[in-house]
Amino acid sequence: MRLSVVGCGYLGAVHAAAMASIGHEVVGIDVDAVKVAALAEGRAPFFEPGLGEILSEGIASGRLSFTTDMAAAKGAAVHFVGVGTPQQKDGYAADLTYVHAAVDALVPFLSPGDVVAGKSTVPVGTAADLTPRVAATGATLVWNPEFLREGWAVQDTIDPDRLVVGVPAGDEGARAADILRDVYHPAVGKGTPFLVTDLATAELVKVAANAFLATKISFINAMAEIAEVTGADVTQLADAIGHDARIGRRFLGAGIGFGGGCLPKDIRAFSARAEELGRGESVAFLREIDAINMRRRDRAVDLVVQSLGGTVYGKRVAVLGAAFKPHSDDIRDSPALDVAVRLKGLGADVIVTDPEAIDNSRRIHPQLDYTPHRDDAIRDAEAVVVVTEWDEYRKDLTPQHASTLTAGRIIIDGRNCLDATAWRTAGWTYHGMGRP
Ligand SMILES: NC(=O)C1=CN([C@@H]2O[C@H](COP(=O)(O)OP(=O)(O)OC[C@H]3O[C@@H](n4cnc5c(N)ncnc54)[C@H](O)[C@@H]3O)[C@@H](O)[C@H]2O)C=CC1
Ligand SMILES: O=C(O)[C@H]1O[C@H](OP(=O)(O)OP(=O)(O)OC[C@H]2O[C@@H](n3ccc(=O)[nH]c3=O)[C@H](O)[C@@H]2O)[C@H](O)[C@@H](O)[C@@H]1O
Repeated sequence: MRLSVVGCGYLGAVHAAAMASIGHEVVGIDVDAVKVAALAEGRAPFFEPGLGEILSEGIASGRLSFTTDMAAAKGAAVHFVGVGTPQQKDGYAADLTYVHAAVDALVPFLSPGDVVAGKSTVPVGTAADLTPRVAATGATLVWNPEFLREGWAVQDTIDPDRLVVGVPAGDEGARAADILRDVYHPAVGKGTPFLVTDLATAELVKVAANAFLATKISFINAMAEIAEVTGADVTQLADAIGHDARIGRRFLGAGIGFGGGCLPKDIRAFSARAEELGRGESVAFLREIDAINMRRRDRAVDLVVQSLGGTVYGKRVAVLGAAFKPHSDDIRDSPALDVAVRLKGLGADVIVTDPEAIDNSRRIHPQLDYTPHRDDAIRDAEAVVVVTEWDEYRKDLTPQHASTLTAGRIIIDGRNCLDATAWRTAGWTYHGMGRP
C-alpha cells in the first residue's frame, strides 16, 4: 500500500522505515530539511537501535523516500501524522500548532477515500476538531495512537503489544478500520489485539496509558521516600510487591524518576485538558505524580551535597548519563541532565558523560563540561553520580576499576542499578535512592 508519514522525528522516522520494512511504499515528509537529507541517505538523524538498518534497506529497495514537499503525499492511501505535541511554553497544555499546521498542509493533497491517521499524542477532542477539514476532501480522519518506547522503537512498531484505532461512526469508520488492519497486516495476522474504538476513546487510551505508567513510577518513588526515613529498601519492596501478578515488577524502578519527551508533558497536558472539560478533580492525582517525580531529582542533588560534607562548591562531580534513559540520545526533560545542571548551579565542577547524548546535551546546556569517555569523567572526581543506567555504568564499571581512577570514594546511584554491597566492600560510600 502507498503510505505517507508526516513528521519524521522519533516516532515518524521509525514508523516510515518500519512500514517500508513490512512491504509498503512509503514517503516520509518533514519540514526539517536537515533531517530529511539524512533520512533520504538512509542515515538515522538520532540514535535508535535498528533504525539505521531498516532505513538503508528501505531506501535501497526503492520503497522508502523522504522529502520536504507535502505534494509527495498525493496518491497515498493512508497518511500518518506524527508531528510533535510539546508542552506549551507558558502552560501545561499541549501545543497543537504543529498538528494543525501539518493537517492544513496535507489537506490540498488528499483525495476522496484517503485515510488520515493521527499518531501524535493529543488532548481528547482534537480529532473531532480536525474532522471537518479532512472530511471536506472526502477523506476520513482516524486516530491511531502510538505506544512505542524509545530504544525499542523499531521492535515496538513492527510487533506492538496492541493496535488501537479510533474511527468515526458508520460505514466510513468501518472501512477506515479495515484499511488500517491491512496496513498492519503482519502484526494483525499473528494475533496482535486490534482494537477499534471511537475517536475520543482512542485519544484517551494513549494519555491514560502514559498516565498509568507515570503513576506506577511515582508510586514506587513515593515508597522510596518512606523507605528513606525508615531504613527500608525500596528495591526489595518492589521485588516483593512485583511478584503479585496483579501488580507486576515492570515500571517499579525507583530512582531519579521519569523524563523524556512524553510522560512528563503528557500527564501535564492530560491535567490541563481535564480542567478544560470541568473534570480537573478526576485526575488531580497527576499533579501529585508530577510533584513526586520532580522531588526525586531534588533528592539526588541533596544526596550529592550531603555526601560531600554540605557543599559541592568547587568540587569535581562526575555525572554518568545525560539521556533520559538508556538506548536513547533523547535529552528532552532528562532527569539526568537536570541533576547535572543543578549541581553546576551549586558551584560544582561537573563533568558529564554519556555514550550517545553528548551532542544533544551540549547544544542545550553548553555551560556543562562533557567527555565521551566514562573513565575520563570519573578520573579525580570527588563524587560519582549514576543518572542513566547504561550498561557501561551499570554492568561494566566495577568499583575496583573506579578506584584506580579517583581517590574520591563516593557513589550516588540515581537509578538503583548498582550492587551496593560490591561498592561498599571495595571501600566506597554508596547512596541509593530509597535503599539503605
Ligand atoms: N518519541 C516517542 O517515543 C513517542 C512519541 N509519541 C508522540 O508522537 C508525536 C511526535 O513525537 P516525536 O517524534 O518524539 O517528536 P519529534 O519532535 O522528534 O518529531 C516531530 C517532527 O515533526 C516535524 N514537523 C513539525 N511540524 C511539521 C509539519 N507541519 N509538517 C511536517 N513535519 C513537521 C518536526 O520537524 C519533527 O521532525 C508527539 O505527539 C509524541 O507525544 C507517541 C509515542 C512515542
Ligand atoms: O508516549 C510515548 O512517547 C512513550 O512514552 C513512554 O516511552 P519512553 O518515554 O520512550 O520511555 P519509558 O521506557 O517509558 O521511560 C520513561 C521514563 O521513565 C523512567 N523509568 C522507567 C521505568 C521505571 O521503572 N522507572 C523509571 O524511572 C525512565 O528512566 C525514563 O526516564 C512509554 O513507555 C511508551 O509506551 C510511550 O509510547
